[in-house]
Amino acid sequence: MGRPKITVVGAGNVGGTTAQRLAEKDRYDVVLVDIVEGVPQGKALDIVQAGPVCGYSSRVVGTNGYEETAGSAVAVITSGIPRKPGMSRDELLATNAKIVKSVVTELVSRSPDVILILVTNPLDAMVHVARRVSGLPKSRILGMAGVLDSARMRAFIAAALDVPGPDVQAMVLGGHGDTMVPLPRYTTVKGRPVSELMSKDTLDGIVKRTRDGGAEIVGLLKTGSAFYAPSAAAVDMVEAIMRDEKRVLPCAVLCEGEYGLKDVVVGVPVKIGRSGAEQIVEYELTAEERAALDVSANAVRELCAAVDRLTA
Ligand SMILES: NC(=O)C1=CN([C@@H]2O[C@H](COP(=O)(O)OP(=O)(O)OC[C@H]3O[C@@H](n4cnc5c(N)ncnc54)[C@H](O)[C@@H]3O)[C@@H](O)[C@H]2O)C=CC1
Ligand SMILES: O=C([O-])CC(=O)C(=O)O
Repeated sequence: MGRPKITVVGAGNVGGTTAQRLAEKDRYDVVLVDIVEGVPQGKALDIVQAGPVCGYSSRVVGTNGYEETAGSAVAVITSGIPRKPGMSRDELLATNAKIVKSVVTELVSRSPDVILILVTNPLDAMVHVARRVSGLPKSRILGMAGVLDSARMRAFIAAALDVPGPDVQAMVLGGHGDTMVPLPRYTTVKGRPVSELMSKDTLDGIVKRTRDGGAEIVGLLKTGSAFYAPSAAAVDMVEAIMRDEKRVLPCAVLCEGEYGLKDVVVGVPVKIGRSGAEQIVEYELTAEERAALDVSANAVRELCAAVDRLTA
């Protein structure tokens, strides 16, 4: 039996790097799909040729069609346009909704058991679109944002305290936008609450920088957005699924009453295993944290209503 197949759609910055990171795990066959002729094929060849040096023998195939994707266990969807400086993620809605709609239809028709991980922005609305067009159960449609936003918060805290990044644990909930909800109360360094280790002003600054983390990188790169940390976060989710890890990661999934939220896709802590989003874990929130999550969920609702009108 071959290795499990992971498809990555979009062979741009996030998709190409995701395929590379997956190949480096040496556990999967990777299919890289893009509409631009030659690009997925060229990147796949390049990744395979790094194998002898890096010590992996993963099969990586680049293609402009979907035949090779048949039987995928997981598909990571990164196809779509990124924002430029001065733009919000929400401005990508109309263009990327069309792309995600067609990509999801193609994928699911050939891989009925697939678990989808959406990366394309605006993230929460794209999970909503994928849900609507795929008909897959909610446990098999996840959005990647919280792992990335939490990683940014962890990296800022690690730098401020001069400790290793992996020692810092953080949880960022809510939509992947200006209303995201970093939770300092659930942020620890080797088990110690971060509030004991730094001043409130420093922590407030880190929360703000986390919220603006994507825009900070867009402002620096000027031609696109972040991709090293986003691809790492997407691969972390793939691994949690494929290795049936049961880790609790912040992911964008459909809430049906959890956290008092009804019928809205938003970032919440989710137990991830081989079936996908196996359980939404309900952290105890203060009234203020819950109110912030409500505001964020309402912002996502508005965007989803807009995308429903656009793609009706
Ligand atoms: N959820 C998150 O936290 C993050 C989301 N993103 C989002 O991910 C998306 C991709 O970002 P990048 O890789 O930097 O962009 P990019 O422009 O480097 O790559 C996008 C790729 O998608 C391809 N594509 C477009 N339409 C397609 C279709 N119909 N089928 C297959 N491929 C298609 C393009 O040809 C291009 O190669 C953007 O929407 C960006 O905003 C990026 C970083 C983090
Ligand atoms: O900022 C962007 O547009 C890309 C993204 O979602 C992120 O890096 O958080």
